[in-house]
Amino acid sequence: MTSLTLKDVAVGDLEKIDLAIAPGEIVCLSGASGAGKSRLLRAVADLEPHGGRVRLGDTEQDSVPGHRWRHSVMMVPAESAWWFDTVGEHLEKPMPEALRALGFAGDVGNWSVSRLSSGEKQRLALARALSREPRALLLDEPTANLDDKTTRQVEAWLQSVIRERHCPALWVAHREDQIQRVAGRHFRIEDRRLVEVRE
Ligand SMILES: Nc1ncnc2c1ncn2[C@@H]1O[C@H](COP(=O)(O)OP(=O)(O)OP(=O)(O)O)[C@@H](O)[C@H]1O
Repeated sequence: MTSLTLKDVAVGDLEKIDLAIAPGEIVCLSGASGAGKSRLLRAVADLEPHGGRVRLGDTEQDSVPGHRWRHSVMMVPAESAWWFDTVGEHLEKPMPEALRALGFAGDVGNWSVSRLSSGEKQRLALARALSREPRALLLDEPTANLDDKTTRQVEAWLQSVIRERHCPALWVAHREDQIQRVAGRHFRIEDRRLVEVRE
């Protein structure tokens, strides 16, 4: 079981970001549009130049090649890219239970990517990420394109997977009701720093 630790991280306008996320813990991140939430996730995923240190357990981010780091510390961006023709080709292994929990029928693996709605893409991008068995998750507004009922379904699935797999998770969220439901802790970006919000 591994924690995800940020020490003195600086990216864009943000500086002196310290955060430790425990195994199986969901930390929600909020802040105004343009505050730097996505850039912080991208820095943790080693997709953007940044200062400071990021560690997964005892492994320093800069001690492993970027692609290997991102296989362990997996970012699911708000808008996902798809490169094969069918959904199934994107999954590293079959995920029948996950796909059912996310509201898909058994034949979704044969679906053409070109037919997917934005909400279907968003849910399938989560299944795709989890099929690679990451050890930490960076979720950028994972339910932004979903209606309320589907949002609840996806939240419940993510919470159970994160708990079962002991993944530390950093989850960008805007809606207060969602943060109340899923967050172990909640931080908001204010004046270029992380401030813990305690309800
Ligand atoms: N590669 C880059 N170089 C310079 N500035 C950038 C780069 N990427 C993003 N920015 C700027 O950094 C700021 C933070 O962007 P970011 O995408 O992290 O915002 P955000 O908090 O996720 O916003 P939103 O809630 O609107 O998605 C924005 O002003 C954006 O224009």
